[in-house]
Amino acid sequence: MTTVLKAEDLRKQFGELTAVDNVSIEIDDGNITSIIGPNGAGKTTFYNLLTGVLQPTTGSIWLRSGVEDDLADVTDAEPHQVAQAGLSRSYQITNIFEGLTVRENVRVARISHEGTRLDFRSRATGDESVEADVEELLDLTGLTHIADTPCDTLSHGEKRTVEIALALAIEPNVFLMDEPTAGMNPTEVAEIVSLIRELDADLDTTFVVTEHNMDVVTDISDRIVVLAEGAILADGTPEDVLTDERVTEAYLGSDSA
Ligand SMILES: Nc1ncnc2c1ncn2[C@@H]1O[C@H](COP(=O)(O)OP(=O)(O)OP(=O)(O)O)[C@@H](O)[C@H]1O
Repeated sequence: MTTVLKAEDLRKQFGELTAVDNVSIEIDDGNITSIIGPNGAGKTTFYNLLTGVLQPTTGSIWLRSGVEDDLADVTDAEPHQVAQAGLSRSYQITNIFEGLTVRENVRVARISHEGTRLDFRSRATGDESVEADVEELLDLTGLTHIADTPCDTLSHGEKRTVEIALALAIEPNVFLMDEPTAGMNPTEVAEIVSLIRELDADLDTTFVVTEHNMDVVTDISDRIVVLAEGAILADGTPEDVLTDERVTEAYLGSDSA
């Protein structure tokens, strides 16, 4: 296995509060890793550090853009630079153009990525190649049947799936999924879980998931990392981590589900 994302002694201080407390972690390809923890554990702050939304107080972040690339230091990179370097994130807050159809949204995301590739890698691509990529993304995410539907008429679950397609449009080496099942009904949860499994099997992309629904976490994770009070409390297989008494205590001691 190869390390695709690495944090070294990562720390984020908000005044007196240490939201992320000297976290060191290596994420390997070929695994789905879930990062869980009770409310206020530091998950969102950790994601914001990894994606360049926040700057760490101390520590460093390293990212591998592709199989042939070395780990590169992205500690000081802006969010768009982190995305160009191969780290994509699906937000709980929607970033879809509501007035456009599903296909048009995917096309915009794809063209904007092609634009950055033209700028940064001088690789020319034609319209046909963009259209083929758009259809492939729609197919991969199971959105072809609603490709011509305006996004403002989609269900919540369908919109979350469009967000996944948009995040995949940049061909990420690592995909951070921010609570992929938040606000979904049980049918939508089952559908998104099977989509994540399929994408993991079909793509070289490595998936890292934060998720409050423990059934989903148990279902999809090869590895679970538990954050509590900003630090790593447990790290291992679902069997080991979810039977760890320290993990149960951390959850019981909070108001999280
Ligand atoms: N911008 C900020 N300024 C000050 N404190 C913050 C800021 N962002 C987060 N915090 C604090 O940092 C700690 C970690 O918050 P964070 O949102 O990262 O936790 P979380 O694990 O994502 O929680 P949840 O599961 O409830 O979303 C909390 O005590 C929170 O109040």
